Amino acid sequence: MNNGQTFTYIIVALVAAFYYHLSELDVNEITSLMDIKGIKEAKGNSAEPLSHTTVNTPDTLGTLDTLGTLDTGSWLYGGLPQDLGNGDELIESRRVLERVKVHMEEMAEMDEELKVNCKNEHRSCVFWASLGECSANPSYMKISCAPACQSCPEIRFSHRCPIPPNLEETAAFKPNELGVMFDGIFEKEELVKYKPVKVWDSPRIISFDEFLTSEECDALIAFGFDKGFERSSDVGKTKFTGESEKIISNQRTSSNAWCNKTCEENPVIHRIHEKISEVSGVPFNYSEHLQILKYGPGQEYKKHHDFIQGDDKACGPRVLTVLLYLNDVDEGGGTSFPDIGGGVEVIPKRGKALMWPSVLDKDPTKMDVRTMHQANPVLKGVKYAANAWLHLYDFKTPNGAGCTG
Ligand SMILES: O=C(O)CCC(=O)C(=O)O
Ligand SMILES: [Fe+2]
Repeated sequence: MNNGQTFTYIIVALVAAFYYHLSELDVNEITSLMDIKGIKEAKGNSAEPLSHTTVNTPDTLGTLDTLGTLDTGSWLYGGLPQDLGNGDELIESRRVLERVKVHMEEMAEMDEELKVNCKNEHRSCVFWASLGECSANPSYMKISCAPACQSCPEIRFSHRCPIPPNLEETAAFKPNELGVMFDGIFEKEELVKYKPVKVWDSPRIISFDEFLTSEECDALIAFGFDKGFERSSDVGKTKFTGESEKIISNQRTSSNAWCNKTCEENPVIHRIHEKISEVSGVPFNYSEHLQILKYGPGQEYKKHHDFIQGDDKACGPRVLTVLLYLNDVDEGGGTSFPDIGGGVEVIPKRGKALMWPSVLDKDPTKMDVRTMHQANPVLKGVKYAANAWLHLYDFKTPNGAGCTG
């Protein structure tokens, strides 16, 4: 079909939908036809991991709920399709739509809260489902395309993500072990090479003045550019599904990129994770993906805390931050802890790492309010850094199942 024919098809379909009151199914069907090109482009993103701040979903500009309400603003999103796909794809999409319709009718009889929260958050959901994405990529699909995957009852966080039994036995730190770990750093001969320096005693803050090699710093910066730096967001409200909303604010004006699975599997990057485990004693699996940061002149992250509550999550709270400085900053860009002493500032230096706890030594499930901190504005030049956030329990396994928020 050429562009002209495609356009004619769409106009006819729209007119038909409006004037002949096509059934919900027909309207959806037209939408899925229109989506095919957009889907193929966005699909790559859908395999991305979900986490508090690593949510990287396909574009959600277009919203279609399967009860038939169509966000007309989404019709032209992505441009008009050039290629409406092959016959098999259409037949399978139609089959999925039949199943979705039945599922949503059943849902309407179930509890109201579930029904309201069960939505296809991307207009390509049905098409992805017809390609088998519900089983290939369940962590995204079963939540964000729940009607298409007929998984509405599974979206409730407590249902999807039960806390494993005996979780406490796997804690990275039992009460008082965090302090033991920090103090032990200065007693270990094998850690002298990282040049540990006590920045503060209580709460404990340590810098490792020679932690990363130049090769490791460069690899992280390069991965940042490779993945693409995007405007940073803060962690917002927790949704019904247990996912966290992303908030763009003036509080945090940097940009960042996530060092996800492909980046993490790179041997140079893997070595960085091994070093972090070596000094902290926290296994690799307990770490979020590294978040690579880029601050231009004037950019900053105002006073905040890295702690994320973890009572209802298999990964538990964030317990430690290891901040990696990847370059020397011309001016500004220090990390300050305004509530400690008269205020403590650490100056970025290429290869240096800074480690501090987000939780209390005596109870590593509770926030240590003293470690509020801020990234001061860069005054001259650019600042590159990376965050490693370590959790009390295994993060990678629940993250793979879309259970870390
Ligand atoms: O860039 C810095 O100095 C600190 C960054 C930070 O605190 C964060 O990203 O949570
Ligand atoms: Fe922070």
